[in-house]
Amino acid sequence: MKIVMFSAQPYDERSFDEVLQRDYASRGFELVYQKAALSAQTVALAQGGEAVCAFVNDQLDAAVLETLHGYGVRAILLRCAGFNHIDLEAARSLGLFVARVPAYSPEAVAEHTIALILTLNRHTHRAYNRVREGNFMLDGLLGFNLHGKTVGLIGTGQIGLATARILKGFGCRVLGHDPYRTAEFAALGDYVELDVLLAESDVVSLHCPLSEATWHLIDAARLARIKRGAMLVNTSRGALIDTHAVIAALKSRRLSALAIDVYEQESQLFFHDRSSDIIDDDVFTRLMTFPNVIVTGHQGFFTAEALREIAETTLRNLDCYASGRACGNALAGDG
Ligand SMILES: NC(=O)c1ccc[n+]([C@@H]2O[C@H](COP(=O)([O-])OP(=O)(O)OC[C@H]3O[C@@H](n4cnc5c(N)ncnc54)[C@H](O)[C@@H]3O)[C@@H](O)[C@H]2O)c1
Repeated sequence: MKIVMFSAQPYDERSFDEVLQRDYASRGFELVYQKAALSAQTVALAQGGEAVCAFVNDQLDAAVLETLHGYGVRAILLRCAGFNHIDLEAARSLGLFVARVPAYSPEAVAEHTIALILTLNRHTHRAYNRVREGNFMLDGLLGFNLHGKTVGLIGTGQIGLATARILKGFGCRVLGHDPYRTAEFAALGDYVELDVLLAESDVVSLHCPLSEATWHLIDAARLARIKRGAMLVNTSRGALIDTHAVIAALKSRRLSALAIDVYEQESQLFFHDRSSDIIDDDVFTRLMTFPNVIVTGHQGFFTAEALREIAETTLRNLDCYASGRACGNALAGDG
């Protein structure tokens, strides 16, 4: 069976080839790697494939799914946790099998979240450049003790919980907001309403999925209720925050700092080398001008452990589909 992988990077090829050869050598799976992201313009690359393997910025709207179905594609393997980028209703009505990797390494994203908080707080990004230029002045690098501060986590699922565990070790007071409450989180922090979390947290970190209900969850109205001088961190999905409103909040000093690993228009930028191009996204370039803003290019997941887990789970999902076994990670078309 031929599987066409879109948005394939060299590290994807390495991790998938390794697991394929180790565990599925006799199964007849042929992986074809395509660097291009999946979109209406690139969908033709899937011709001849029975399955498509897609990542976070691949476009899986109804039109693309219909074209894939027309080519004979019957399975969509998402090699990510989030599934906001696929029209599941369309997939179901076409009878497609869709599966994802629900949790490959919550710790990978949680640890990156903590790295961003610490970097922003202690200005390590600026200190690094200063020292290399022979400037050993500390002015402008003043931070605060994380110990004793309040951190609010919006979403207390796998990544929110892993983040809470680390923050407890720092001696933080942890608040959580989630429509689905768990005893594991309640043992570490206090569940509160969103407005309370925003008003009391020194750091607000987003760990909920993107959906219609959470689109622009952090908008101008919510930013007006956030504690003055709070730090905002988003390692979940770009469209959880209204970037225009966040820029206004940075300019008014309502937010003291911002760290994002995800960005609403990231598909134009992230996972590409744009260093020789003129970037025409004025919102993004405005963000780049703030000394108190850090952007990383969707690398929260990017650890050796997570890459291995992504390859193993994706190929296990494929194997379930190919052998007609029930798949615990299926979102559509199972059985
Ligand atoms: N930066 C990265 O590399 C990276 C990697 C993996 C996942 N992610 C993102 O992280 C998100 C969280 O991942 P996870 O594994 O913890 O998912 P999860 O499903 O385990 O947890 C998500 C939690 O959010 C809660 N939630 C839903 N709506 C909410 C709302 N309106 N307010 C507050 N909470 C709400 C859910 O009840 C759930 O408990 C994913 O949806 C994905 O977008 C980012």
